[in-house]
Parts: sequence; C-alpha cells; structure tokens
Amino acid sequence: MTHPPPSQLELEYQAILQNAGVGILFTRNRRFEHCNPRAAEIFGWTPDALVGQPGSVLYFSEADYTDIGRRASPLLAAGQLFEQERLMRRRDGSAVFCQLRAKSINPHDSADGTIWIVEDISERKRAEQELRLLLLHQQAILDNASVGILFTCNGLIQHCNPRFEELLGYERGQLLGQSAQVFFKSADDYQRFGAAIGDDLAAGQRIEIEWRNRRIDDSLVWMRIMARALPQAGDEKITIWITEDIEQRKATEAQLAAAHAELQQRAAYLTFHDALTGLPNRQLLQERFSLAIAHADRECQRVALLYLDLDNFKHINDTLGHACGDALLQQVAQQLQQCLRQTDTLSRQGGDEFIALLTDLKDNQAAAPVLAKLMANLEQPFVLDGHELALTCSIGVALYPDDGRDFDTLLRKADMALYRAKDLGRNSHHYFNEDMGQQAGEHLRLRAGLRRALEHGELLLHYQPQFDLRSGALVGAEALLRWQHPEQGLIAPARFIPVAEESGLIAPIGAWVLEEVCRQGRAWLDAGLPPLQLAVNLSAVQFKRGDLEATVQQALARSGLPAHLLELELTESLLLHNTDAMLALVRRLKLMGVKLSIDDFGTGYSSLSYLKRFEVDKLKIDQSFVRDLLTDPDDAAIVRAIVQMAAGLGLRTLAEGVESAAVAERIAQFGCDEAQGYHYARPMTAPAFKEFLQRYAATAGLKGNGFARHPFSVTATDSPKKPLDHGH
Ligand SMILES: Nc1nc2c(ncn2[C@@H]2O[C@@H]3COP(=O)(O)O[C@H]4[C@@H](O)[C@H](n5cnc6c(=O)[nH]c(N)nc65)O[C@@H]4COP(=O)(O)O[C@H]3[C@H]2O)c(=O)[nH]1
Repeated sequence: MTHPPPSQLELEYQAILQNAGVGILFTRNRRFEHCNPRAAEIFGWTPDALVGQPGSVLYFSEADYTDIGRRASPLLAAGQLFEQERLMRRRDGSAVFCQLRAKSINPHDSADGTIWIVEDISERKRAEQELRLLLLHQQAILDNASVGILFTCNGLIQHCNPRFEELLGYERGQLLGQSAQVFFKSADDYQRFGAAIGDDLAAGQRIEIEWRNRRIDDSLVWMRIMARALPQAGDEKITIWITEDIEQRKATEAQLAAAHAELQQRAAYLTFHDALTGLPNRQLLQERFSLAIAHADRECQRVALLYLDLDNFKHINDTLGHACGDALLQQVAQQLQQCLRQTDTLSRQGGDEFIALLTDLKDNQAAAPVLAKLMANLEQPFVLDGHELALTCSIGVALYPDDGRDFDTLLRKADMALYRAKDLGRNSHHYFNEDMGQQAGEHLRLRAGLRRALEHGELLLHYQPQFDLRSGALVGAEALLRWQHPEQGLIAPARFIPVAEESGLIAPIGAWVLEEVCRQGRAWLDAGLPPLQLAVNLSAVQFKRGDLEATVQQALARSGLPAHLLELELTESLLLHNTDAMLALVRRLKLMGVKLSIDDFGTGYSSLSYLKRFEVDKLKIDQSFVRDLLTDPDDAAIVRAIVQMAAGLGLRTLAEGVESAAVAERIAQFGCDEAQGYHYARPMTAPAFKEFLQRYAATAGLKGNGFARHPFSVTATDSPKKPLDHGH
C-alpha cells in the first residue's frame, strides 16, 4: 500500500477539519492550539480568536473547568475516551449543551495534547426536556382524572390510571400485563363486547358504549366506555379506553323505569277501575254490559241494571270526615260484592253511587231476591273508627230488553227509578216504569245541564241593593245566582241549588260566585263607586266540605277587594252543627276580616249562644215574617223581638222581602237597621246595578230623605208579569 505525499495528507486533513459537521478542538497545556470552524461556531468564536485561549473560556466558572479536568484526566491518561454531555459557555455568555468526546493524542505524553470532538446537542436536549414535561403532564392527567383511563396493546393492559383500578377494585399496578378480559363477566361477554365495537374500532371511529363489567370481587358495575384505536404503525393495536362508573345513574334509571311501568300499570288499571274501591268503572261496566246482553239474547234471558245510592251518606261524610267516608265506601263495596254472583258486575260511579249489572236472569222477577239481599246486607252494622253505622240504600232498577236496549238508556231509566225510590222515602227500591213523572227527568236534566252551565259560563249574578233605614243610604247588595239556560231562559236558584248541593257541584259553583262577587266589587270600586258591602250566600254543603277558607282567601287576594266589604251569609241550621272544626273555620274567616250574617233568621232553631260564639255581625230577618208584618200581629211581634234581641247582642238587623213603603216604615220604627226588597229594587244584572247606583247617588244626593220616600221606593217592578229580575 502506497501512502500519498505528506502535503496531500495535510490537505485532506485540512479538508476534514474545515468541513466536519462536528466541532474539533486540539488542546495542549490546557489551551486551544487548533480548532475547526464548526468548533468556533458552536461557541460563538472565530477560529483565530479561539486559538490560544485557555480551555476555561468555554466554562461558566473555574470550578466547572476544574471539575471536567478532574473527571477527564484519569481517562485521558489511560488512553481511554472521555465522554460527557455538558452545559458550556459561549463567547457571549449564553449556554450551549454539548456532547464532548476527548482523547489524548499520545497517552504516554500529555504534552502532545488532547483532541476534543464537540457536538451541539441543545436542540436534542430541548426536545428531550419537552418530552419529559409532556410525559409529566400526561401522568398528572392520568393520576388525577375522575374517569378511568386505560391503554391496551393487542388486548393486553399496558397502562391504566388509579381511577380505573379503583373502579374495579384492583391494587395499583395489579392489572398491568393482564388481558382486558379480566374486567368482563366472562369470555363470552368479552367476545360479545368485541363483536359490538370491533368493526367501528378498527375503522378508527370513536366508540361509546355502556357495558356491565366485573370488579375484582366479582360484583358488577355499569360503565360508560369510550374507546378509540390509536393510529399506530405496525401490528400493535393500541387502544385508549375512557371509562366512567354509571352504576348510580343506571340504578336511578332502573328505578324510574320501574316507577314508570308501575304508573302505566296503574293508569291502565284506573282506565277500567275505580281508584277507591277497585271496582270496575263505568267503562268496564259498559263492556261487560255489551257481553251480557249478547249472551242474554242468545239464551232468551234478561239483564238488570241496578242504580244504588246510599241514603244519607253525605251526612256521614260530613260528620265523620272524608277519610271515614272513604273507608266506609270500601267496606260497602265489599259487602255489596258478596251479594252478587261471579258473572254479575258491581261498579262504582263515584260518590256513594254504585251500579250492579245482573246477568243470566230468567225473567223480570229474577232480580228481586238480589235486591232484597243487597238492602238487607247493608243494614248489617259497619264498624268504623269505633263507630257502629247501619246504612240503608235506595235502588232504581231498569231491565233489558224491556226498558231499553242500550246502556245509556237503561242507566238513565235506572237513575229515574232511583229518584223515585228516594222520593218514596229512601231505603227502598223501585223498578222503572214508563209513566214515571217528569220530576226525575227534570232532576237529571238539571244535573247534567248544571255541569255544562259552569263550564260554558251560563251562570251569572244579579245584585239586589240593601239600604240603611235611618239614612236611606245604599249600603250594600246581595249577590244572587242565576242560570241563563240556553233553552229554558233564566232559571232561579231555588230550582237548581238543591240539585247542585246534591251532586256536589255546589263547591265549584260557590267558588265561582265568590270569585265573581269579589272581582265585581273591586271593579266597582275602581270605577269610582262608593264602597258597598257585598253579601254572598253560602250553602251548608259548601261550608262543611271543600276548602271554603282557601276559596275565600283566594277570591279576596286575586281581586284585591277589601275583606270587610265581603259578607258571607250562613243559615241558622248550619251553625247548629256547632262542632269545634266549624267554630275554628268561622273564626279563621272572621280573622280574615270578612263579615258574617245569618240568612233567613227566625226560621231555624234560634239560639243566642251560637250567635255570640260565631261572632256574627248581622241577622237577616226572614221575609216570611216581614211580608205579613202589617196584618199578622204574631209576625210583627217576632220581628220586633228579633230586632231587640239583636240590638242587645250588638248585632245589626236587615229585613228581607220589604215590598211596600208601609212595611219599610214599620220595620224602621222597630229599630231595624237595614232593608232589602222589591219596594226598593229587584235583583238586577251588574251593569244595571251600576247604573242604578249612579242614578241613586245623583238623586239621593238631591233629595237625601229617608226610606219611606226613597227616590227608588216604588219602582213599579212588582208586577207578576215581570221577568225574574230587573236589568236582564
Ligand atoms: N217575594 C220577594 N222576594 C224577594 C224580595 N226581595 C228579594 N227577594 C228574593 O228573596 C231571595 C233572597 O235571597 P235568600 O234569602 O238569600 O235566598 C236565596 C239563597 O238561599 C239561594 N241563593 C241565591 N244565590 C245563591 C248563591 O250564590 N249561592 C247559594 N248557596 N245560594 C244562593 O237562593 C235563594 C233564592 O234566591 P232568589 O230566587 O234570588 O231570591 C232572592 C230574592 O230575589 C221581595 O221583596 N219579595
């Protein structure tokens, strides 16, 4: 092998030094003897400037320099390679991370110097640092995440965070390296899971699924799992799983679903049954009726519909309370059911009304023993809350096919028969017959019509003015209910209030009256009319059940009518139910500020003690005493006595039904405070009343004289041909 001439070698050597991508430095006696351009560039020097400098210029301190000397010397002396990564100083004082490799040129003689190969590794170090930080952040996320995070590689658990282990009850690190199958219920379940998500996962999609997984103690936990395969070169299939414990949510969902199912079941049940007694309702009864008549037609038999109503049940309800009433109805339902055959149907219509459908009757007489049995069974005492109660009932009977062929006709006829039975003194039964009077029919029509009247706004109020007998001033008005029937015209309360009371409709009707009176009173005040006391009739039924207190409160609150302008008219008989509850209710009403008067006073069992106890404000003397006052000395004596007694108790009196000036004069002489009657004005519509009031104010202001020559004293309204009231 031939060697190139030295000059050539030197040239090549120079070329290597000049072009090398690494820095090359030669030191001798700890000074730079020679360096290539890259070395100078790394440290921010020019080669000329760097050559001759002590090695320490590349270090931040003497100590630093000494340190490297101490580390390198032994290796260099032994002819070995010294290697180190080190932060070094550039000429401008900035730092540069270098990879140093050094070797003695001649280990036997250090005087020959050392060669240093230097690489600028700052960039690599920064990248490493960034990576390290990134990993730190990632770890922090994994450690602190509230969701379980898991990485699998080809189905093996590669990494998971503490939350995931905690979710499944594992110790830290216990899951690593295991197959993901460990947290599935079984190998099959794992397969199913794979089948459910495998394709989407492979397609790179984000999976979201809810699955029931297995904890270490074999208990199961509902998890929401989000998964995605990480883009990865090669065969490794790395998947990230983010899991959440949704056990609580699932439990709540399950509870909700169960509650919903139960509700649906209940709703379905209630579609065909009565909630209180569990008996079939009208709809189911109707279906059974259809089946029964089809069967009866085939067998040439009869079917009977029995409309049964408990006598005086309302009284029991009122005295013992609704809860007792309900319990009693349940017992009654059982008792009645026992009297019937399997093929018969007992149904509750609401309230205390039941309907029995009797099937397989050979003839029209075949229902008789059942009727007798039903009535006899009810007379057996029921025990409720320690009270022994004997009940009676009235029953109306209609027969298929004689009385009708369809359900509604038969039911209507059974109802008519029931009313006839009640008319005949209750505790009896009655079969429908064609010539049953109009009465039952009218009653039924009224009942159905009233419901519609309330819904369709057919009810209205008329107002009858009330005057102070001493000053002649118009001081108040009584609100009187009317029913504007679409066919029959204006119907008086005497005709429909008893029906409303019997059917329970009086509660919503009474509430409407209170609302309307308060609203109207407020409107008149707002229109600048003087304040008037507005009296409202309360039915005993309304007083004893329902939520009268709330109704009154609401009517006052909604309208903004001052409470003292509202007067509630009670009847004497109502106060005889002198119970603590009644007393408390009246007290609460009085505390609201409303006034109380006793209507039709003198017709009941007047008792002074209850007048005091109930803190009544006014007595309204019944018109039957007032009407014949001038001709009947007894009536005159009664009126005078009532007025005197009331004065003694500090109560005001109002004479009702004052039809003439002479009567007005006489009651004034007796000391009666107020009067109301056709002599002054008939009841009239609200607009007519307003006009009346305005006219009254104008004329009374001029004349200002008393009751007898009252500006409106004879209004020529007493003609019997006149309609029910004025102003309509
Ligand atoms: N012969 C004669 N009658 C006169 C005279 N002045 C007034 N009247 C009539 O006497 C009745 C007085 O009302 P009431 O004793 O509270 O008797 C009322 C009251 O008990 C009841 N009622 C009226 N409106 C309501 C209501 O909103 N709720 C309730 N629960 N009952 C009401 O209906 C009853 C009858 O009311 P209406 O037919 O309006 O009959 C009214 C009225 O039109 C007169 O000078 N001569």
